[in-house]
Amino acid sequence: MTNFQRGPYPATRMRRTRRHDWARRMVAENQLSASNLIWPLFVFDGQGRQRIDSLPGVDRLGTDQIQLEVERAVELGIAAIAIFPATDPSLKTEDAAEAINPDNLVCRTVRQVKQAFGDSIGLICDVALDPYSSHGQDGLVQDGYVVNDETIPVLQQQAIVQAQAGCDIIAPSDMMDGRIGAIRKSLDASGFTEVQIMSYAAKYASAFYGPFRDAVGSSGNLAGGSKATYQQSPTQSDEALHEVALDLAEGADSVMVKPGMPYLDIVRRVKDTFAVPTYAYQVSGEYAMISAAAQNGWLDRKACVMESLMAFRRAGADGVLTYFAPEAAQWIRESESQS
Ligand SMILES: NCc1[nH]cc(CCC(=O)O)c1CC(=O)O
Ligand SMILES: [Mg+2]
Repeated sequence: MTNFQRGPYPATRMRRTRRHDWARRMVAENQLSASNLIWPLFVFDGQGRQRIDSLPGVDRLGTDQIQLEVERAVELGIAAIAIFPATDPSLKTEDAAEAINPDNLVCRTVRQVKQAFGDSIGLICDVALDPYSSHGQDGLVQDGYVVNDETIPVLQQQAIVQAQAGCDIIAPSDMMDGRIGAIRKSLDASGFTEVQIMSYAAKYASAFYGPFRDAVGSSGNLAGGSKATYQQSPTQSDEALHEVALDLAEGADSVMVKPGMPYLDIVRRVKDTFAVPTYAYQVSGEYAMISAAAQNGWLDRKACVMESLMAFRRAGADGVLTYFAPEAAQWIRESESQS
């Protein structure tokens, strides 16, 4: 804002531009469209759907269901989907070897979706070991500590098998130091120069991930263990800028702040400082809060979802990963056809 001042009341009446719906739309500074939405989906090895108690309305999807849901996403104009696996517990090991199996659930799902939908929607895959490790940590564990440098080659290989399957955007969510540069190097060396990296650059050690861990079945494995030695402390703000700067220097195409609503200050600082494509993740706990309150009749689901998504846009996010994506896209469509 400049130091320009409007004349005082009564010459200026701020309410004039708020009087009618058309007038409010005319002055709207921020917009939300389906292109701003990324939909995270959980898959399992089987058919049908599995309910997730802590994420009411979000199901794990079997092979037959993923097809239907992606079709819906494409039809609604959602930009991209992010695929997360609920790995069979028998496949979880100390070294998370299933993460680099070219025929693991994520890779099979990516192949299936790519074959059916081609480039009509973007496919994002997480790079981190937690859906595959018996300890539920994102990296390898040695003497009770999540080790950085030993984890990186596994993450590189995980990125390669996902790119080979047809993933468009590799999204490392593990918060190891140096993994963006290492993954970029491996992708390029394997001929995947066009595969993007969306870095979970400023990811906080948050209690709001609880329902996600139920969804991928890692909460039991983690068993109260903490990710505080690699994810950022909620006390940190400047540090997030340092994290983002490093990931951009290492070759990230876009960056993410996570969680979302409690960290909108970080979204704004990142966007203002770097002016790169910036995403925010409205995480599982945020979904659960709004859903639970709405189920109780305490909040209006649609109004609160749309307000929360606009808040991300206002804070500077180019897009939002949200479990509300298909509902929100549908509501956006309905409001456009009405006006
Ligand atoms: N590294 C895995 C990962 N990728 C996305 C989420 C959380 C997403 C959500 O809560 O919706 C997590 C959980 C975690 O770091 O423990
Ligand atoms: Mg980092």
